[in-house]
Amino acid sequence: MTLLSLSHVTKIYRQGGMLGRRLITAVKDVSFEIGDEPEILSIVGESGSGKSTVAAMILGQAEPTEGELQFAGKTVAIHNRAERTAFMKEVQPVLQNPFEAFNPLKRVDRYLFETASNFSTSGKRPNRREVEKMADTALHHVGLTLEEVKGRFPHELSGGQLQRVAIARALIPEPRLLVADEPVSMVDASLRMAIVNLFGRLKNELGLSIIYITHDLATAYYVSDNIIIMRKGEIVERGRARAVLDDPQHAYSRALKDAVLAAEFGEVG
Ligand SMILES: Nc1ncnc2c1ncn2[C@@H]1O[C@H](COP(=O)(O)OP(=O)(O)OP(=O)(O)O)[C@@H](O)[C@H]1O
Repeated sequence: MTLLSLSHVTKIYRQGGMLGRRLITAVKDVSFEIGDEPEILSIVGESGSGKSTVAAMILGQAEPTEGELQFAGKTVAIHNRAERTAFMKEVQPVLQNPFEAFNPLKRVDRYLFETASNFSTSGKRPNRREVEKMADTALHHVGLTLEEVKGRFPHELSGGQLQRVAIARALIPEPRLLVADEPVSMVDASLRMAIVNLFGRLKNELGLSIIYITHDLATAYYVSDNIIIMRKGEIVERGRARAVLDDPQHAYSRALKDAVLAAEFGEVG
């Protein structure tokens, strides 16, 4: 069965509140699918191309103006708390900037324990020992242990560790899909590969699919199975990641790639 499908999805924002006159088409007639084989799909594009809006709709945080989103064969429609919890058991966000996402005055293990309490896989409210076990299992998947993070505040962990904790948190409900919107934009270049490598491992070991939203073509090339390139709300190119990035067909994709190469080799223009 198809895990996720977007068909002819459009999102129009009205700027200036309910009575605002300016309409912004953030996403225009976007269609794509993720099948039941686990895959990493990268969505790439410059700032304002509509990537975050696509992510928000997949996460059920924004409704399409037109078109339809389906998860596991059902239209995504969230009307109440119970529906939100049920949906988020399957589809989890990876928070973009762990330094902002985590309250500096709150111990990071609390986030894991809260998620574990809210999304117990047994259906019953788990006890303390079970909550700790769920947190520890999720942390193991990202190369950490509860021992290492227990009682620590965010500033007592490195950026890479904090990002791993954010990913571990998303794994606790045992979702089928992770939506990671710019998950490496705040970490050093040296750590980016480690994080995207982790995505590859999670896909293989847990059978998870991951939507990886980025403007970092290098990591997208490295980790993704498929890639979608967006510009001004529309998909301009798509396909197997290596094929698209080795030989981009659309002028915009070529320009994106050239910009990366120029930055990498210190060229001008
Ligand atoms: N809540 C909103 N209200 C009004 N306009 C919005 C809203 N969210 C996004 N937009 C507009 O929609 C367009 C697409 O924005 P979006 O954030 O989806 O792009 P993006 O590719 O994710 O960019 P970035 O990489 O900067 O996050 C932009 O023109 C943006 O200003």
